[in-house]
Amino acid sequence: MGRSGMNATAGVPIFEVGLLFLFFYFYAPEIICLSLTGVLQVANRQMGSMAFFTHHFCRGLSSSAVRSAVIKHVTIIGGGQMGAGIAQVAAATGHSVTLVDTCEDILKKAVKGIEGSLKRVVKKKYADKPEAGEEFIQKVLQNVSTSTDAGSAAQGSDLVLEAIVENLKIKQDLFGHLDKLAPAHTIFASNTSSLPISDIASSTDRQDRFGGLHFFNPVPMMKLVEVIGTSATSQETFDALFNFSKELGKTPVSCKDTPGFIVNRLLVPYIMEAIRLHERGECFCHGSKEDIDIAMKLGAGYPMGPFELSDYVGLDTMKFIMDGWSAKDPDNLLFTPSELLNKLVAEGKYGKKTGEGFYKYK
Ligand SMILES: CCCCCCC[C@H](O)CC(=O)SCCNC(=O)CCNC(=O)[C@H](O)C(C)(C)COP(=O)([O-])OP(=O)([O-])OC[C@H]1O[C@@H](n2cnc3c(N)ncnc32)[C@H](O)[C@@H]1OP(=O)([O-])[O-]
Ligand SMILES: NC(=O)c1ccc[n+]([C@@H]2O[C@H](COP(=O)([O-])OP(=O)(O)OC[C@H]3O[C@@H](n4cnc5c(N)ncnc54)[C@H](O)[C@@H]3O)[C@@H](O)[C@H]2O)c1
Repeated sequence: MGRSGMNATAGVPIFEVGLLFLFFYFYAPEIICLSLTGVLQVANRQMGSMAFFTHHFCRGLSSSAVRSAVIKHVTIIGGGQMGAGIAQVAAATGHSVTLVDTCEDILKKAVKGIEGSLKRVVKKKYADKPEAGEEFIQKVLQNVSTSTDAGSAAQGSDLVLEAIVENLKIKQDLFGHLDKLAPAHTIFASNTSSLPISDIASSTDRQDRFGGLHFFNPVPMMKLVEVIGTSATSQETFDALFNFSKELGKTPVSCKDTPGFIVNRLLVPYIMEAIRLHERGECFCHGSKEDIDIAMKLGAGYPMGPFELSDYVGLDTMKFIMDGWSAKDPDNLLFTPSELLNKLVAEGKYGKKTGEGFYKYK
């Protein structure tokens, strides 16, 4: 048989195959891991719960498995304004996306919102070619599927990105659960506005494959993504998230895992000071929110004033941010809670999404 070690019955060159395996194991382990994960995922669907096996089998290869991770299949959890927006831009740039939320009604609304937003994009981008525009919309929508089962969606994903409610415990519970189900190579990321990424990641055993991807609202229009690495995030994971942001047509900036990263570190105190200014009635014409909005738009060149922007972001999200930060740093005057903000939220006035916040939208 000689050196090639050909198996006489099966006709398989065992020695060459062995060499090939060793080569990929040492130089391109991700190929082995992804192939095995793919095979096991097919088995998963056929045989029920193989996820546990997939997860633990590939774990040994995991630390190097994301060396040059390619993100193609994305699960986005939370189909609200941010999740739907991220799903839209990921699908529009050729990624296959599964959008997950708690019930079908929310998912239907999210897909309708994506379609509406795509129509606005197409109106500009394909102004002279409406048929090509319609074709583009259909193509993008075909890249989006929906699910109420985060666990099974995660099993086929290269990236799981959450955009659910701004609550540490709920985010930790979600990722702790998904960590047991997702393949080893899957990167986890959070779109949190204000929570430490390392705190969210601590509920998993994949802190090296965990980072932050902070998008801005409205996602289809806003060009920035803050990419956050913790002290445990591997360089490979960070690079994969950074490249993914570029693939989405965004401009990524690199951030440390510090409160508010870059933008919200500056934006939160600004918005809260505007609200306090209004509460104190210090401005010239009765300190009206309308005046403050006009002043900041015309005087500082902002596209929206602080009250318009608050209503756009969602007052519930703002309150989650403020409560979290003031609990952590109660003596910091920048994080003093606002009675007005708390009152509006208690009344269910969350801004544009509920029809009323600082302003009325009905
Ligand atoms: C206390 C805590 C506070 C901090 C909270 C932090 C939150 C978070 O973590 C960080 C953030 O996101 S911070 C927030 C960061 N975000 C900001 O700071 C946002 C600041 N605001 C802006 O940049 C602009 O006002 C907008 C771009 C929103 C709208 O543009 P505009 O010129 O004022 O007015 P327009 O007439 O409406 O739209 C014009 C055209 O734009 C297009 N288009 C718009 N929306 C679209 C969509 N969803 N889809 C597709 N396309 C969309 C469309 O072509 C439309 O034309 P159409 O004929 O109407 O279809
Ligand atoms: N609103 C903004 O401007 C903005 C900008 C950047 C980042 N963020 C962050 O993005 C996240 C989402 O914000 P949003 O404004 O899209 O909120 P949203 O209220 O519009 O949407 C949140 C969605 O998550 C769903 N959800 C909640 N818990 C869930 C769970 N366990 N599993 C599946 N789905 C769940 C809700 O049903 C809802 O549809 C927050 O962490 C927020 O801080 C918000």
